[in-house]
Amino acid sequence: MAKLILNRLAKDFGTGRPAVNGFSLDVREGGFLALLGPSGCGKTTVLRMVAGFETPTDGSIHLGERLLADAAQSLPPERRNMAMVFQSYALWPHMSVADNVGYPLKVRGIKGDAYRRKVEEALAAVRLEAYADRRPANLSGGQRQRVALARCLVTSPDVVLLDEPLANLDRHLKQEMEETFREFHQRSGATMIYVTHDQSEAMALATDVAVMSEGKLLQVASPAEIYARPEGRIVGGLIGRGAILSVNCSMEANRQLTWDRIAPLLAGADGPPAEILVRQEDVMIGGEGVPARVVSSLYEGERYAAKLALADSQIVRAFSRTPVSVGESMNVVIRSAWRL
Ligand SMILES: Nc1ncnc2c1ncn2[C@@H]1O[C@H](COP(=O)(O)OP(=O)(O)OP(=O)(O)O)[C@@H](O)[C@H]1O
Repeated sequence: MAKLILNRLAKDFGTGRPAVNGFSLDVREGGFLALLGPSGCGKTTVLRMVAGFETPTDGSIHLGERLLADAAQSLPPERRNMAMVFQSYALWPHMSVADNVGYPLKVRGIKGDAYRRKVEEALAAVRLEAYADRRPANLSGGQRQRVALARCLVTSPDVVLLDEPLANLDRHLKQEMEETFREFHQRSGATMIYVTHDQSEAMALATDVAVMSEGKLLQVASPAEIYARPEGRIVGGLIGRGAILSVNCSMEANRQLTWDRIAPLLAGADGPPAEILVRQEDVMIGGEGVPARVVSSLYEGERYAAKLALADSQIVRAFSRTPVSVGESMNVVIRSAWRL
């Protein structure tokens, strides 16, 4: 196995604006990369170029030393030793679960004992041994997704590409499948690229999160790093449930601000215009803070999630253990913020 290197990758469908542009990224061997971004930003196009379903109009894709594609040449998908799992699962309805899983082996001419052993192993990896003879129609959504994963595992791919594989599942099943994906990643040792627009899914699963917008890569970092130190408004707005406040703030080196720095900003300090990201968990209700008014309050079971308007009408979010009601006035302290 080897590192997957995307170098200044571009794809222009001739629509006036390139779908992907100057996209450079190294995906470390055995890593689990989540590719996150708003709808239409080019995530699927990147994945399809890696898989070999699209040819780049510029740049290159290497797996280790091996050139997979550039503008002049492109290795066909079946010669890349990759597997792609789609949102739709794409299972054959007329085949049993075992036959679906074994299909990629048949295509490669693997038969007999080797075939049976690999299918059994792949089914065991997703805990579906007991369902080998069923048809996909007689399975739940989560089980179908596991068949698609087993089919992907059966050929021992170097790289597994997943395009919003959990988008059709309910919240409970999503959590269960996230666990299955983690196990799958550990067991297979494959490098995985996981496209999603759901930041909490990306944070829960990935070893690295790459955020893209309008065809470009904005930032790539570990989930903890990108949460703590997002670069710019788009990444800050996408990761975590924060609020972005416009203030005037001097551009000092330290971008992590504490209340003693934040309070003067809210009072209208001098300085160039800036934006600060305020996380929900850093907004404390009560104390010697600034006045705020509750504009919405949602009971989440273990706590209330409130939206609060500051004196200048800018909105922050906060959690409260005790009930808060719309229209209520209170003081808030923002104990920490990040200058974007
Ligand atoms: N075959 C195509 N021909 C022309 N334009 C295309 C083609 N495929 C994608 N695009 C355009 O390229 C841009 C990126 O599309 P892409 O599907 O990669 O986005 P995405 O980030 O995966 O979106 P989503 O989250 O909605 O699936 C979009 O503007 C889309 O309309």
